[in-house]
Amino acid sequence: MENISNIRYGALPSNSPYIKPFRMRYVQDGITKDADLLKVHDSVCIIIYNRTTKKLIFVRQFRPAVYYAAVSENGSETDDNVNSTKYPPKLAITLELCAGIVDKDLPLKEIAREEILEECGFNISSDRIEEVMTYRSGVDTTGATQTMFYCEVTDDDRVTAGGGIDDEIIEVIELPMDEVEHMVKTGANVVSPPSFLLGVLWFLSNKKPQQ
Ligand SMILES: Nc1ncnc2c1ncn2[C@@H]1O[C@H](COP(=O)(O)OP(=O)(O)O[C@H]2O[C@H](CO)[C@@H](O)[C@H](O)[C@H]2O)[C@@H](O)[C@H]1O
Repeated sequence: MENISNIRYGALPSNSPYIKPFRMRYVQDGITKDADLLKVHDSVCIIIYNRTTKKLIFVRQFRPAVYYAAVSENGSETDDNVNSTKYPPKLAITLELCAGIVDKDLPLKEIAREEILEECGFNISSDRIEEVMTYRSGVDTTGATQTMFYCEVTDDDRVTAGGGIDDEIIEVIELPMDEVEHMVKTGANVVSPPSFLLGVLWFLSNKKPQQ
């Protein structure tokens, strides 16, 4: 996963299937304003609790956007062929909820079910998946919706090791309660998106098993 090389930056082609940049002009209280926006897919994410191991299940992957941000914090953002000894790719290996974009005409719960299988390797029916909440995953450049789900699995539900489909490289990781609690304490600094933190906090408030 950390074997990253030959980094190059380039302009975004206009036919990207993932991102469409555009400008919205509008008038607010008589003042004309421009907003530079990105059209992106809506998404789902899933908090997964393994009742057999009593651990939460997450995914880890190399995220180019995080790598770019980590490198540019140090002033080398437009350099091609980034020095991966100076900036090790592990800077951008994230810890996330299982998640996926909504790029199919299927019920959101079904898309969540597919992601649980593809990324984490658990084959469960969609009636075991509980809808938690829907929110805007961004409010500045995108206003896309993300719907969060929760499910409980057991080791008996595991049918593959997970890891994603096609050329995805995803590591499945199970973490015990004390470790995840640590990640949402004051002063935490995690390489994770807000959905991870929200999901962990929701779990600890609503589902944390009694010791
Ligand atoms: N911008 C991009 N450029 C190139 N290829 C891209 C791309 N976006 C997606 N892809 C491709 O599409 C595949 C599937 O992506 P997923 O559905 O797993 O969403 P992703 O995990 O990126 O984001 C999910 O997880 C993150 C973090 O948890 C959420 O923020 C997000 O909304 C949710 O969809 C990726 O493996 C990649 O090949």
